[in-house]
Amino acid sequence: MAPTLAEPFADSSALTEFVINQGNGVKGLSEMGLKALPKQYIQPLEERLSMNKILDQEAIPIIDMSKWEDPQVAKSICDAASKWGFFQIVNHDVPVQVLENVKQATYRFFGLPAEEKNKYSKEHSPSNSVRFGTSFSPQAEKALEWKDYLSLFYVSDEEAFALWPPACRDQVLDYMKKSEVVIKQLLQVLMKGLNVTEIDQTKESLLMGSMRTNLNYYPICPDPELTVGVGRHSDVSTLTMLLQDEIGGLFVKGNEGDDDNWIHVRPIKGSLVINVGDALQILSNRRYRSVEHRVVANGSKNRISVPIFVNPSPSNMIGPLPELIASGEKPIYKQVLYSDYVKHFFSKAHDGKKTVEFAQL
Ligand SMILES: O=C(O)CCC(=O)C(=O)O
Ligand SMILES: [Fe+2]
Repeated sequence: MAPTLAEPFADSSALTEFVINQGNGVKGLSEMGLKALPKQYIQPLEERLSMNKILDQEAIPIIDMSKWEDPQVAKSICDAASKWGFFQIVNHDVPVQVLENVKQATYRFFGLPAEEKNKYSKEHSPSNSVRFGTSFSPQAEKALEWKDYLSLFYVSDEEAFALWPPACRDQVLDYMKKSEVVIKQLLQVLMKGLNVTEIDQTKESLLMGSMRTNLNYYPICPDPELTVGVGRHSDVSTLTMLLQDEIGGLFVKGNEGDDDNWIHVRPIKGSLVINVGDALQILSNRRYRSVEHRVVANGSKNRISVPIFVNPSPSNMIGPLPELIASGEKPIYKQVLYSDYVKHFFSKAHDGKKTVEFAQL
């Protein structure tokens, strides 16, 4: 029987078939004009963000990168990475046009017919470097998240030309390359803050040995209060550089003790959001902190975001940097293989900051 609006799916497997197997995603669900949220997306109460947990008056730091080498600016970057784990940068070296182009490319990709996008799904993609999907880890989640994504792992230009979707390939490559300059500036400053002044090849591999760019699409949701765009998590990266549009909806955990308070990351035109990931928390022996964040669903507007996850190489062992231990610090983390760490992250639903326990001594 054809889906109707009142009872669009006969059962759970019909929804899975439409959303996951046929590649319609939540965008397809949203565009059917559903009146109610399918039950698979209803999150337990404790995973939804209630208004009384939002700190309206707070904001994460905003840092002007035009004088990034100035000791004052460098200090504000290191302070933000230790205290907040999150900040926004303005006057950085990524041209506004490059950002606009990648946003357009994101809309172009998600605007393709489901059959086209589905060529890049887990079942059909010719390579693990390219993955179109929905939610976070649908096999591992009790409740699904209201998000579709395309994930692009960078191996080489040649591979990207051969495998990435032409609808967004060139714009993502350009965004990634232009961002690298800024990422290097930030990592240099952050390392100096740990008294690590030389970034040799080994260190460069640990800090930025691999990169993954995601295109995220959060379509209009029929019942946004009942679900999430992305559940509470910290990233597994060293640093994440995120481009968001003007819609808003990203919330970061406040830095006041263990309180369950959340701060909105207000969209600023031309800015990029930077956050510390678990890998940098581990490498810095928790001097820099990866902080929980989440995305709420929106009842009236589609939202996109484009994070670049700057990661160690999958084959790197990560643990507190030898320089920190040599200066007498007690290590908090053991050495773990980065690809094992990432596998652990994806083997479970989003669960706040629990992933880092994998490396705890
Ligand atoms: O869309 C956003 O603003 C954040 C997404 C996010 O946290 C992630 O992809 O890890
Ligand atoms: Fe994230």
